[in-house]
Amino acid sequence: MNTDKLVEVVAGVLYNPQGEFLLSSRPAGKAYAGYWEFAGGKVETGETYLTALQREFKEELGIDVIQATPWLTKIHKYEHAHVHLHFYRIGARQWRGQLCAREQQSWCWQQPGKLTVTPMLPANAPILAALSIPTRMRGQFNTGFHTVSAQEPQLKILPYHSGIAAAVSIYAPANQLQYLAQQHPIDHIWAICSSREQWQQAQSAAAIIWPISSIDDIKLLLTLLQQEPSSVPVMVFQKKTGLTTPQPDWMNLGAHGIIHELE
Ligand SMILES: Nc1nc2c([nH]c(=O)n2[C@H]2C[C@H](O)[C@@H](COP(=O)(O)OP(=O)(O)OP(=O)(O)O)O2)c(=O)[nH]1
Repeated sequence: MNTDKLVEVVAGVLYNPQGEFLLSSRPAGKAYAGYWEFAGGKVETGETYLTALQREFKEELGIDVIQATPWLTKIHKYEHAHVHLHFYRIGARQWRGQLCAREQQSWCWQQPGKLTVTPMLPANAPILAALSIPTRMRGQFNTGFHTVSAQEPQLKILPYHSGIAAAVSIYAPANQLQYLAQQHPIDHIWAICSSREQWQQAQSAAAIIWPISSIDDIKLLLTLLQQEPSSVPVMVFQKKTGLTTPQPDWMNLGAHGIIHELE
């Protein structure tokens, strides 16, 4: 196989009503057989990402995916293939049917941040970490943000200051990322972005925070989500401004979650 050619792959993070997500094991005969992954596979000629996802879930697990939300993308080079992964989230109400393993694979429900199965496909480690980031947070820019709902992973993130404990998740402007990565673990740094350049710089951070205080912020974020889908979760920070423009449905457009500013 020519491993230089980029192969388009879709994978779905399928949820049940308890907020758990599905992992399946790769069947015998495939590369990385026995490793755990999100169900999915290669996009075939003429398919959209959604139709490919629907076909794969039907073939592998016998269920119907009604809708799916674009989430993260990632490029990864394996020995056997160079893949462009497109991860989608499929909410509990966005699929129907009875799960059954149609390819002699195993499957199991997992809770974010509490994996009980191993090994994972190598490209998936940051994707699994991203699932532990809550989708609703709130707080103030100067003091930090925290999870809103008891049903979601509990997380607090604080503005960076020197000497802050390495285990704390912090946020700082994207252009300080390189410097801060020498002081603090990169997988605990969230990057604040408001330009294309910063968006690109932030692709090695744990997450992006995109503050919205003007129509231009909305327009640019819409463009970036469409043209340069992120490989790290994007949190839309809705600032308390006089902005009267209705906000797009960010969660359906590729954002991971929303941060609401408190007075
Ligand atoms: N399905 C899936 N594939 C993933 C994930 N993460 C990841 O790196 N991959 C990689 C592994 C493979 O190299 C590639 C998917 O190709 P595949 O061989 O499983 O695709 P397929 O089901 O269409 O297989 P086939 O018909 O060619 O046998 O993407 C993931 O979470 N799910």
